[in-house]
Formats: sequence, C-alpha cells, structure tokens
Amino acid sequence: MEVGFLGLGIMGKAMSINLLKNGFKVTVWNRTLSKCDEVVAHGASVGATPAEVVKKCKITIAILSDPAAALSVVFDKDGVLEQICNGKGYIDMSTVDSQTSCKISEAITSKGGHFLEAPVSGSKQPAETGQLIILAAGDKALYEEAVPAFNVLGKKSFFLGQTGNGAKMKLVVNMILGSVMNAFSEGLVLAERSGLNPHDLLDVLDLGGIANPMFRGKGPAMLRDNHLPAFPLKHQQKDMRLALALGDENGVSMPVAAAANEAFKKARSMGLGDLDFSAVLETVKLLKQSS
Ligand SMILES: NC(=O)C1=CN([C@@H]2O[C@H](COP(=O)(O)OP(=O)(O)OC[C@H]3O[C@@H](n4cnc5c(N)ncnc54)[C@H](OP(=O)(O)O)[C@@H]3O)[C@@H](O)[C@H]2O)C=CC1
Ligand SMILES: O=CCCC(=O)O
Repeated sequence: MEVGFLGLGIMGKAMSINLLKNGFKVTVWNRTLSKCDEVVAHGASVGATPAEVVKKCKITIAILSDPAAALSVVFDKDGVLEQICNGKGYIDMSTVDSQTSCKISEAITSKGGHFLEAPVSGSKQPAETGQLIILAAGDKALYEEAVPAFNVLGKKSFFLGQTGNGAKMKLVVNMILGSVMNAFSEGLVLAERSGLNPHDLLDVLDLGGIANPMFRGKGPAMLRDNHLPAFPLKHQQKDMRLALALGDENGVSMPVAAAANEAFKKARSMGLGDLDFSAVLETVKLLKQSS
C-alpha cells in the first residue's frame, strides 16, 4: 500500500520509517524540507506540498504539532483540501481538540474525501517499535482500510465512534499523564530535600501499586537532569490547555489538572518548552529554592 505522510517531527519520522521498514511505499512532506533526508534514506519519496502528496496517494496520514498546524496543512495554499476527493482518505494523528478535528472532517468530506482522526498514546520509543495505542474515530470504512498500517504503527487500535471521540480520549489520557508527571516531580524533589535517596524512592515506587513504565523509564534520567525530548513539554502544555477546555465545556472541575497546567506554563516561560515534559521537574526545584 502507498501512503502519504505529512509531518516528520519526533513522532512522524519514527512512524514513517517504521512503515517503510514494513514494506509500505511512503511519500513524505515536511514544512522543514531537510527533515525528509533521513526518511528518504530509508526509501521514502518526497512531495513538494501536502496537496502533491494527497494527489499521489490514496491515503495520507498527518501528525503535526497542534491545532494551528493541523488546520494550516489542510486549509492553506497547496494544502490537503486542494487534492482531496472521492476515494481518497485523510488520517490526522495529531493531538488536537475535537472542534479542530470536526472542522477538518467537514472540509474533507465536503470534497468527497474520507476522514479519520487517530491520535496516539505512547511516545518516541513506542513510535519506533510499533507499540503505539491508536485512538481512532470518524469514517469506519477508512479505519478498516488503514488497519494494515495501524498494525505496523501500534500494538492496539481502538475505533471510538464519531469524529471528536478520538481527540477527547487522547486529551483525557494526557490530562492524567501531565498531572501524574507533576506529582512525580514533586515526589522526587521532596525525597531528595528531606534527606532520602531518590533512587530508593524509584525502587519503592516500582514495587508498589502505582508502579508504571513512566516512572521506570524517565525517573533515572530525571535524577540526572536529563530531559532529552521524547514528548516535548510545549506539546504536553498544549494538551493540558485543551483538556481543561474540554473540562469547561462539560462542567468538570479539574483543580489538579489546572495546577499541572500552570506548572507546564511556568516551565515554558523558563525556556524549557522544547525539552521533554519531564523538565517540569525544574519548576519544582525552583520553587523550593526560592522559599
Ligand atoms: N512526542 C510524543 O511523545 C508524542 C506526541 N504526540 C503528538 O503528536 C504530534 C506531533 O508530536 P511530535 O512529533 O512530538 O512534535 P514535533 O514538535 O517533533 O514535530 C511537530 C511537527 O509539526 C510540524 N509543524 C509544526 N507547525 C507547523 C505548521 N504551521 N505547518 C506545517 N507543519 C508544522 C513540524 O514541522 P517542522 O519540522 O517544519 O517544524 C513537525 O513536522 C503533536 O500533536 C503531539 O502532541 C502524541 C503522542 C506522543
Ligand atoms: O502525547 C504524548 C504521550 C506521551 C506518552 O504517552 O508517554
């Protein structure tokens, strides 16, 4: 199967290379052209614009930073809308809000195209190893058609019904993720400042009921102040912001998530937005030092 792929950031690069390694023909586009080089070395072709990719491919996948980027690639000049038509499918795997997803869906389907949202849970390493969790919603026929690609990209795909449900599920998951990361950061600093060995804390956590791959995977690096980006902090803050808006729409009080969002905003203001979201740890250290 030949697929188009728009967006070669941390996730898109890993996912498109994974498709190529598993026998898919892939035509890629990225706003910054130089990021195509590594994927081309794995056998990809390059399209000059999103429209050119869609013209060439029956199904085009996108994974872009945020709602503004997702909308721009569809609606702007040389965008997806210029070539989408009957028989072609567009799958947006970016993490966006349901309103953005519905706006894209309406535009694609008004041109006769098929639309699926399919944000993913899991980060850089699961993207590299095909272990993502795919949260799809929208056009069921397009979902069925995309299953061979999803089977390469992920360990499990969910079809969640109407467009918007995938976006909502993803935001709920990441709202929890961001809140947990803040609690974990506070715990690491509290352990150290109160005279405990934080490595002992990691061992204790790993044996108990709240053991999880994130503590295990990121904890040791966090203790070395290593925040090399797998999931950029600026994207986690975007997800908290969008999840809080979903809370507003549904009358759900989320004081924990609101506090976590403030911490991620603080980290962004400290210039940490391009680091991993674990860098929110630095805001806890800062607060303790100034008190
Ligand atoms: N990293 C992770 O662990 C995960 C990320 N996600 C989500 O996946 C999406 C991508 O994440 P990730 O790969 O980490 O992000 P990156 O920041 O690494 O990549 C972002 C991509 O979006 C492109 N982009 C940004 N703005 C525009 C624009 N205005 N027009 C066209 N292209 C644009 C970038 O192009 P350029 O190279 O030119 O800047 C790049 O290809 C986000 O929605 C994120 O929340 C979901 C699960 C896990
Ligand atoms: O959206 C990013 C999710 C990152 C993760 O699941 O570790």
